[in-house]
Amino acid sequence: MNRSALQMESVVLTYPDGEGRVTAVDDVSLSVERGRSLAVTGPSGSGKSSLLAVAATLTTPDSGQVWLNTPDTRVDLARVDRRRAAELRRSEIGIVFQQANLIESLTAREQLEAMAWLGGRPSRSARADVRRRADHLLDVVGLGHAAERSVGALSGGQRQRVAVARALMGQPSLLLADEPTSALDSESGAAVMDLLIGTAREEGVALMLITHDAGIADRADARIHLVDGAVV
Ligand SMILES: Nc1ncnc2c1ncn2[C@@H]1O[C@H](COP(=O)(O)OP(=O)(O)OP(=O)(O)O)[C@@H](O)[C@H]1O
Repeated sequence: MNRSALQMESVVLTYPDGEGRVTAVDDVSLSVERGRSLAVTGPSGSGKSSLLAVAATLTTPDSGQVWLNTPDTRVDLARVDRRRAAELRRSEIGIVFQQANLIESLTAREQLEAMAWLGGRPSRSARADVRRRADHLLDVVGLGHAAERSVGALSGGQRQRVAVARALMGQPSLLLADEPTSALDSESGAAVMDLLIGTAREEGVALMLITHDAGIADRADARIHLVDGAVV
């Protein structure tokens, strides 16, 4: 199996801009191996979120290849249809955004279990497995004691930890995080970052994370810096 879970080759993404087009991602190539982390830094408007959106199948690039290598398959994310993209986001690609976007009325455990229900109602034995995995991941993110608390009652840092656990529920090959700590104070932000990087290592997941904090980027295994959409 290819060790790189994500391989981008010569990716270009442009957006319409008045009469012309603006180049948001300019010929970017990168790869991230399982269990490793890649930090993407760069000033505001340098294309970080656009690059992540391509890897997340939320945007189709103009050109280039975006290979996702999973234990079962190798697929070019730049060429999947919407339905397959949605399937991959449920099973192979976990995403953590700036805000945790949790369902307030659910408990932390239910929040994770709900992920497994997106693919259809699981059987009774599958439900037991889902609960075990949810509880395992809540332990991993240090919230084992809070499994039955409603997420509305959790702090910002705790909510972001639930979001990390939720993104890992489908046992993804690739975990993408877009400034996941920007809404947190620096102490809980650093804790969530260490958690993301550590969990990716332990669970064998490839992690690509966006940050404009150089200190956080230093914690990742590798780093690229974007300026005007290009790696410099
Ligand atoms: N939907 C869009 N339509 C048109 N232009 C866009 C769109 N999204 C982003 N852009 C432009 O693409 C470029 C890259 O934007 P992007 O949001 O990817 O940068 P970023 O590095 O993530 O910025 P920030 O750190 O501020 O979030 C910018 O010039 C931006 O104005």
